[in-house]
Amino acid sequence: MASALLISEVFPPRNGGSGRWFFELYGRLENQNFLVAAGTATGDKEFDSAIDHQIRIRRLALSSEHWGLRSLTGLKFYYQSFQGIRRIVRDEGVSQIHCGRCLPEGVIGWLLNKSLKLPYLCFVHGEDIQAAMESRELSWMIRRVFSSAEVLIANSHNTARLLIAHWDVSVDKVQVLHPGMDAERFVPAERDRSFCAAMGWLERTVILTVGRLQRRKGHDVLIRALPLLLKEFPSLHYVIVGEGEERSELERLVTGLGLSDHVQFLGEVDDSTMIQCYQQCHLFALPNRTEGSDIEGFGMVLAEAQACGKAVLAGDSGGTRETMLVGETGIIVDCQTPEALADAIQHLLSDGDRLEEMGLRAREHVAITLDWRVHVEKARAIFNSIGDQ
Ligand SMILES: Nc1nc2c(ncn2[C@@H]2O[C@H](COP(=O)(O)OP(=O)(O)O[C@H]3O[C@H](CO)[C@@H](O)[C@H](O)[C@@H]3O)[C@@H](O)[C@H]2O)c(=O)[nH]1
Repeated sequence: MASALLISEVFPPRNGGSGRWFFELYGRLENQNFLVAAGTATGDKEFDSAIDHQIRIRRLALSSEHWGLRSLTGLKFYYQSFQGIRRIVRDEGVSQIHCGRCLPEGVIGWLLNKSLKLPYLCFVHGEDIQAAMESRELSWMIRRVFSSAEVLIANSHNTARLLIAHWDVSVDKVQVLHPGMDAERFVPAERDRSFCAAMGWLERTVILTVGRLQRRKGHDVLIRALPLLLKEFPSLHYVIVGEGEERSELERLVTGLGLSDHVQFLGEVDDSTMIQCYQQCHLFALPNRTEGSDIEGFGMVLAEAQACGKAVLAGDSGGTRETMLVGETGIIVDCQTPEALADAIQHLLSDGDRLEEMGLRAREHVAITLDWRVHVEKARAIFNSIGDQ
């Protein structure tokens, strides 16, 4: 019988930081019994049947466009999700609930707590609480979630600071658990000429960004920085892995600036192609900036790139600086303007030796501090502290 139930709309095979985090972490917690109530995704049946560790997955229609309780859609969504998950709880003898986000999963946890007295913890990613600050209704709901949760797991010290400073959460309730990467899969590699030739990267200086195409990730700022860099680095090539709502806007920007030969959209790629991209690029950049209230909670892609032996550049917003040794394995840049970003890239690319040294140090740093295996014991202790696992 399962004793802990994780509720997460985002879960592989759907791409997204929180889903990968849970899949990698829970799959490594041996001798614990986890059931996951996950949102549906294309290819989920094949994915679920191929899983070879102890987590078991039940797929539910967990997505709603309206997370508030006031609309009919919102009410219907919470009612149906609550009923579906309550059935799982009863059938499987669940004794504690793990909520993948504050909304909507945290609210479902809170409802289960009120009706069945089940203890719950909630993961907090940073952008979720920032966005909710703009809505009185969502703020009200999140405050309920926080008040009855036994533990709030923050993905960075920055997220923990926001919880304590803006949401009046007591320090004792917050635990920081960084996401990470698999240092055995994300590894440095020699130059692979055939891969680079196939990608059209031979004789090119490649800057890579991996992540959903969202405003806060700042792809547009890097695209605007390219014309400032091309005089000095005419072979510069910006490669974008990932998909998202900003795709057509970014493509328009590239065409408008006449940069079609210098920007390559790869869309969503499988893990092995993505790892090759990390390995074969010259510099990894996540030029994130605060967009409205949207911040980058942590940035697992920065950990993955460093594991592949790359120096990283990240925007100065949210918890990205916690992924690196600032100045030694990566740099933090104010990415509000293309000029500042171009300046920082120019400095990094002009000193190949330093870039290489930073990459070596980056690999060493994340393998010691951010590998999933490092986080397992802390996660186990947190989970054990709230229930009777
Ligand atoms: N294979 C593949 N993987 C992808 C692709 N695009 C993104 N990913 C994977 O999706 C994950 C993205 O994670 P983050 O960089 O952390 O960003 P996020 O999706 O915005 O995640 C949110 O939650 C994380 C965990 O709390 C936070 O780290 C992050 O800042 C943000 O809040 C990474 O593991 C990355 O490898 C793709 O096209 N292909």
